[in-house]
Amino acid sequence: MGNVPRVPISIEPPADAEAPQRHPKAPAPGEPTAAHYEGCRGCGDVPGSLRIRSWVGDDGVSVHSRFDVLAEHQGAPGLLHGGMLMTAFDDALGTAYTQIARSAVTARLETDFRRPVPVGTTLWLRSRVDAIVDRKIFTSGVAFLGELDGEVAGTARALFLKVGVEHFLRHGRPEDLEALGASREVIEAARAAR
Ligand SMILES: CCCCCCCC/C=C\CCCCCCCC(=O)SCCNC(=O)CCNC(=O)[C@H](O)C(C)(C)COP(=O)(O)OP(=O)(O)OC[C@H]1O[C@@H](n2cnc3c(N)ncnc32)[C@H](O)[C@@H]1OP(=O)(O)O
Repeated sequence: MGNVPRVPISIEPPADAEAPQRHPKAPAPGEPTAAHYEGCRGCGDVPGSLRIRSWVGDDGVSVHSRFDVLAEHQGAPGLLHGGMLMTAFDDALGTAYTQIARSAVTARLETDFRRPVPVGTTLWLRSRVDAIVDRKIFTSGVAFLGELDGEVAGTARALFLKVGVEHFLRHGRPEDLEALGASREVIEAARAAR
């Protein structure tokens, strides 16, 4: 195996993990969620984006999301590409955690593909944070065909790890930080640090 890393550990949250609390500044139930980044391929208004839209669920913690499956999302003829469904889950589960915590990145994402998803389908996803333990945010979600609580097309679990702004300063392109509203000083510092 050489230098290949070991397969990561399970993302099952511990049984005694703390229950997630809604962030006081998060949108109210039924309201659209705040976009996390306008350049995002999942929910941003950019070429190639899946243009996913999300709303806060009735409980104020979960999120439901809409993804209209178009011809440009095909893998097999007439059917949604599996990686596109994973992108949708990554975005929806990431949006769920932003109701509760600040920036975090996907460390692990597991998806089960239960039913084929034909082009022309509207997929509805329900996502939630199951537990937060220190930096770890455990999330899960379900994708339904046609309507919320319709036939299950797929299920997913993801582990997000909280990171600070320095993650994006260190690894991202400084110019992209402008889109996040970072100050000129922060952008120049990021540029100088590269
Ligand atoms: C002015 C700036 C403002 C910024 C504003 C922010 C806006 C954005 C906000 C919100 C977005 C919401 C929407 C998101 C939607 C899309 C999300 C994506 O697509 S994210 C891109 C894809 N993901 C990556 O690129 C990560 C790449 N990976 C990494 O950078 C690192 O691996 C990282 C940060 C995930 C972990 O590295 P470590 O060095 O910090 O932590 P270690 O020590 O490795 O792990 C800590 C613990 O986590 C476990 N762990 C780590 N990875 C694991 C894994 N894959 N599976 C299971 N456990 C894992 C480890 O075993 C360890 O556990 P033990 O503390 O020992 O219990």
